[in-house]
Amino acid sequence: MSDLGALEGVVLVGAGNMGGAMLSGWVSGGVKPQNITVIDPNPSDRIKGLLDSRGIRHAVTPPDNMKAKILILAVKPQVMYAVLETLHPVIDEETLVISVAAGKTLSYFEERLGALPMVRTIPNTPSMIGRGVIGAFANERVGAEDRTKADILLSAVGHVEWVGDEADIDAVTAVAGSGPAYVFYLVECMAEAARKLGLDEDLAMRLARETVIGAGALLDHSGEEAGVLRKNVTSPGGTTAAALSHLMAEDGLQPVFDAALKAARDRSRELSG
Ligand SMILES: NC(=O)C1=CN([C@@H]2O[C@H](COP(=O)(O)OP(=O)(O)OC[C@H]3O[C@@H](n4cnc5c(N)ncnc54)[C@H](O)[C@@H]3O)[C@@H](O)[C@H]2O)C=CC1
Ligand SMILES: O=C(O)[C@@H]1CCC=N1
Repeated sequence: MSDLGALEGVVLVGAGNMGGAMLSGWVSGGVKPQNITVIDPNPSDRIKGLLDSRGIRHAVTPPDNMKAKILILAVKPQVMYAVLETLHPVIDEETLVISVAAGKTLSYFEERLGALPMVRTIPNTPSMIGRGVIGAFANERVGAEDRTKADILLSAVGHVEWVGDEADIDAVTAVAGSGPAYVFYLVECMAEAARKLGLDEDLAMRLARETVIGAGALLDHSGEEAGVLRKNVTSPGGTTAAALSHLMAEDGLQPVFDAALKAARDRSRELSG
């Protein structure tokens, strides 16, 4: 068991932003179309096109003529309860369950689906382009083979970090799951500040956007620590130092991020019920 092409009986429940991103990664990574079933009553046109063009089986509700070897749960936490009620026809005691739902704990799933091998994960939207960051925690019923299968599926859409304590998944959600939104908001803030300095709105947005893209690419390609790259920009007594004197002040960005990530972590905990 070493590649996506060897996986069978993969059932994806919910092919929206996250499930759809994972599906795209699996299909382009070589999962055989006949080995995937997608359950979603209302897939987007993009997903419908993918299902049709690849000949992937699509069901509106769980079919009663098959068992999932690997069941991926990618519906909103708010509808998870109702969805789980319908899944008994497609699971047996060997089904490996993988949840991508924010907040929902493994004990929540065990209470509703039984004592199965289960993996709780939290991906992020760069999974759509194979650059996701995915935190994962496995329960004690997940053996080496199931863990490898989960790792193969998750690695197809990004960088996987397995954690040894399920509670850490709430913090992983706060930094990585929600994290892309903070970066996109940073672009919006930089553009707005540039507009206030008198730049044309579109120009301000292009400058902010391309700066964040370029900085991310440099972080990726250089392999340097973020702090080193920051210092490389910061000439003593120069313009960057003037800006960082605000961002790095005692009441600068760090306390804002501390509060923001704590709020996300706490909300993840609340969603578990
Ligand atoms: N969007 C994000 O950045 C992230 C989302 N997640 C988690 O992924 C899960 C899905 O979120 P999104 O993809 O953003 O939501 P979404 O709304 O884009 O997708 C949900 C999909 O579930 C489908 N669905 C609704 N009821 C269904 C049912 N009864 N059976 C099967 N499918 C059903 C919908 O038609 C839709 O395609 C959530 O639990 C969320 O916490 C996790 C990490 C990041
Ligand atoms: O906002 C949310 O709840 C989901 C989970 C992480 C990113 N989006």
